[in-house]
Amino acid sequence: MNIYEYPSRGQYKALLARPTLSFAEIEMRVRPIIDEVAQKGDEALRKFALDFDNILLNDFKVTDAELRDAENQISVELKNAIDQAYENISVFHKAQQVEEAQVETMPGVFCWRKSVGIQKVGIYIPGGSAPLFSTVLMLAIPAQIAGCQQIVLCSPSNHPAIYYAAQKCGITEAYRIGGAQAVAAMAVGTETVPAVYKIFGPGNQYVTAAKQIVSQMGVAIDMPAGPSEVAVLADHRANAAFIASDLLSQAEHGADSQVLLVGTDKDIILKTIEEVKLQLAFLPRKELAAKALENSKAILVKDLDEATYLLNEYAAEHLILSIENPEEVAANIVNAGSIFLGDYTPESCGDYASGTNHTLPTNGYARAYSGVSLDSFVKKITYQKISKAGLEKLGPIVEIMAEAEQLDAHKNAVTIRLKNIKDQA
Ligand SMILES: NC(=O)c1ccc[n+]([C@@H]2O[C@H](COP(=O)([O-])OP(=O)(O)OC[C@H]3O[C@@H](n4cnc5c(N)ncnc54)[C@H](O)[C@@H]3O)[C@@H](O)[C@H]2O)c1
Ligand SMILES: N[C@H](CO)Cc1c[nH]c[nH+]1
Ligand SMILES: [Zn+2]
Repeated sequence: MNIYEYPSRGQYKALLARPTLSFAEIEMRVRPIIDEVAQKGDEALRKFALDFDNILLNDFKVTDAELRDAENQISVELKNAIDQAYENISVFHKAQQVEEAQVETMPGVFCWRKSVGIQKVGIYIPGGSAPLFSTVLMLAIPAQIAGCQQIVLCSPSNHPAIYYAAQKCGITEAYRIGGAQAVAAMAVGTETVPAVYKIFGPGNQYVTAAKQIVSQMGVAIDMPAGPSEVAVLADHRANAAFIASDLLSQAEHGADSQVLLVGTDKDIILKTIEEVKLQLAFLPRKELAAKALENSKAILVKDLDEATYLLNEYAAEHLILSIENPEEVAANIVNAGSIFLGDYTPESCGDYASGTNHTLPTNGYARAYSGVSLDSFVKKITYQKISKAGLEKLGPIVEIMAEAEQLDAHKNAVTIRLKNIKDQA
């Protein structure tokens, strides 16, 4: 992890670049996969499972028995932990349900809006290098609360904890397929996998690019949620061992992850880098984490204001504020997926069980996108009802506007009714 001391603002763009391939490079690899799934359906899914995941699949639909038996294949401790995480995530996402008021914009003109669950959703659960069953909770719980009728799960992993969580969250069907081909299958449908209206979920660069590509083909997506990243802001009093553990927690996701340490004090940066080396040696995924650390940076800045500027430029997926008064800096952060305040709020609590959603925008997309929430799984339909008296008030306004836009049929839809009201009087 290289140290950069007091870089100028002009250097930030290059300094804060992500290590991921460009979209154009990934697209070249992923588009042919999507095209082949669209043309050859299940046959292509079998071929890519063999090519990329080294599994020979006849049937990739997970059976009811596999889903049911999963509970018996995980430890009681893990089952209890998943159950508690389920509760916390449910509580947080249920609190996002809001009943909106019906308003009378003019006398007799009533307007209101209602959230309706998207009927068919697809959730992608990463499973290439680790079986991320926590992602099942993060996606299927809000889908369940939103009232989505069909929840299709795809994952290259058949870890029983994925299936236990799937059962618990009301998944309607699961398929053991991964990568861009799974995204393509849920977008276009195959003989076995149904097409859905919106695809959710994090994944590696192939999965993320596939979601972006299919979003141009008429299916909605949540957001680009690619290789994990974390930025930590530390001051002189921060705990170097804590910060190092946070940096490593995201570095271990994959070689293309990136972690950023921003410090207002050189000593804390040096100590943290030493701690990273110490802790890294004990990690089973040290090779992956070490590669991610090669893409990572430690940046010394003059004060918290400069740190805030830099962090808003970076727009981290996760931002940890390991500083004396984290609320003060948090108030000025406008670009981040999820913020963790204080020394005792490790990012991994948000990954698993505190309640917030871990499916978050990466690669700077936090500038414009939010992470997954209940809102992601609903559409908001607007309604209106106008009384005769209301139309008598509103109608003439619409007539004038329609005439000015030279759209006579629009005007007539009002005029014909106003005449009818007059005739009845
Ligand atoms: N942003 C978020 O919210 C978030 C949350 C969780 C995880 N993640 C990220 O998800 C990712 C999980 O990655 P993963 O790889 O372990 O699992 P994954 O399930 O995303 O991807 C595995 C699939 O990639 C495909 N693949 C592998 N090599 C390929 C190649 N050369 N060409 C085409 N396809 C190929 C395979 O089909 C395989 O099934 C990590 O980068 C992690 O950081 C992000
Ligand atoms: N940190 C990931 C989001 O970038 C989520 C996750 C799942 N399991 C562990 N971590
Ligand atoms: Zn994580």
